[in-house]
Amino acid sequence: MKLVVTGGAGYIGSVVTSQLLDDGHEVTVVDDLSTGHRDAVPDGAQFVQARIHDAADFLSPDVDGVLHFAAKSLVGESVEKPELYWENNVVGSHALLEAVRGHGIERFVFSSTAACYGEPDVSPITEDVTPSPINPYGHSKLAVDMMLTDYAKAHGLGATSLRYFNVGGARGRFGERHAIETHLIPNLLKVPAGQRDRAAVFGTDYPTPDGTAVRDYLHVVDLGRAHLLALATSSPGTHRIFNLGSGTGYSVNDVLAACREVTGHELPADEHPRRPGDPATLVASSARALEQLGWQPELGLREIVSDAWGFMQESGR
Ligand SMILES: NC(=O)c1ccc[n+]([C@@H]2O[C@H](COP(=O)([O-])OP(=O)(O)OC[C@H]3O[C@@H](n4cnc5c(N)ncnc54)[C@H](O)[C@@H]3O)[C@@H](O)[C@H]2O)c1
Ligand SMILES: O=c1ccn([C@@H]2O[C@H](COP(=O)(O)OP(=O)(O)O[C@H]3O[C@H](CO)[C@@H](O)[C@H](O)[C@H]3O)[C@@H](O)[C@H]2O)c(=O)[nH]1
Repeated sequence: MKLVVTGGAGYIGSVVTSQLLDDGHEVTVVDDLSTGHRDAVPDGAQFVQARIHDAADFLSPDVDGVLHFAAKSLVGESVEKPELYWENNVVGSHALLEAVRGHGIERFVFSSTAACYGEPDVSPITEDVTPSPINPYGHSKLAVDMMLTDYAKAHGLGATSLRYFNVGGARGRFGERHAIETHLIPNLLKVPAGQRDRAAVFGTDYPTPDGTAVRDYLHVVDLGRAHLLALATSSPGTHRIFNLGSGTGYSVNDVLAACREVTGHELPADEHPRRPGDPATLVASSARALEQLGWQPELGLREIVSDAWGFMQESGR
């Protein structure tokens, strides 16, 4: 297929672009490089530096599908500057969708998020749990999900929202390189990499088995496979929503232990208060993805940490 990947110079978009190219697709990456890197765009992909807001300029009727990763995705920043999240994630996605509609492009895969669910009191979380985001980032992603439902119904778009839980790991030279890094695994690995002295554990008084927050970690390569399946099975006039996770929760202390084991570093860590807005536990049920896409993760926490560590060592970042 001839595909456009927005945000393909970022972490997840660059990995998925490399998988799409390996699968024989023709890919154009569109990215404004606001948080991405030109050298992260895989060889073999065309590159257009543009904002999604200008989609009318870069989309054409011969495009078979759009994979939409481009977004601002820092929860704390979204609380301080909600206007940025509505303008970039919602207004930008609307412009993109209008160009998709105008050209009659049939397939659309969107990076949604577990943040749409807020702090649900059920675990694991199925897609039937009522979304209730607790920050502007989650609001902006849920708004686009709702837009997709409406466009699919009214205009025949074949849309899929993939609600990722916690993504980690790398695929060879494609990995996580955020200038502002908030994610647990790369931050822990900065200690053995010599970029910081001690790790930070945010919150030790959660109602979880060891008091630290529990999350569902998913390898970016498994996540990428779900995108290829979503694209292949897309159906006009339908908006599907899938939670993507492993169904297994790991605490911050579990992840710390895995990082110590993989790197052989003692990895000293300090206990800090909870990070504002962090739920205690977020674990996905991906039963729907298994049933409808035939998807399930193949790689576990150990591979996630060791591939992230391999990427950090090789790239020197
Ligand atoms: N990393 C995670 O754990 C996680 C979890 C759930 C959902 N997501 C979603 O997955 C997607 C990718 O996340 P990531 O971690 O790779 O982030 P990233 O910041 O590495 O990548 C996002 C890319 O989009 C580009 N971009 C942003 N706004 C743009 C615009 N208006 N026009 C063109 N390009 C623009 C950036 O330059 C960047 O290259 C995001 O939509 C994010 O919300 C990520
Ligand atoms: O140095 C650190 C960094 C994080 N944490 C904690 O580790 C857990 C996981 O944090 P992080 O890796 O930042 O992921 P989340 O806050 O769970 O958010 C990610 O996962 C969500 C889905 O679960 C997505 O919606 C978000 O986009 C994505 O950033 C949280 O309890 C954090 O407080 C630490 O203890 N120390």
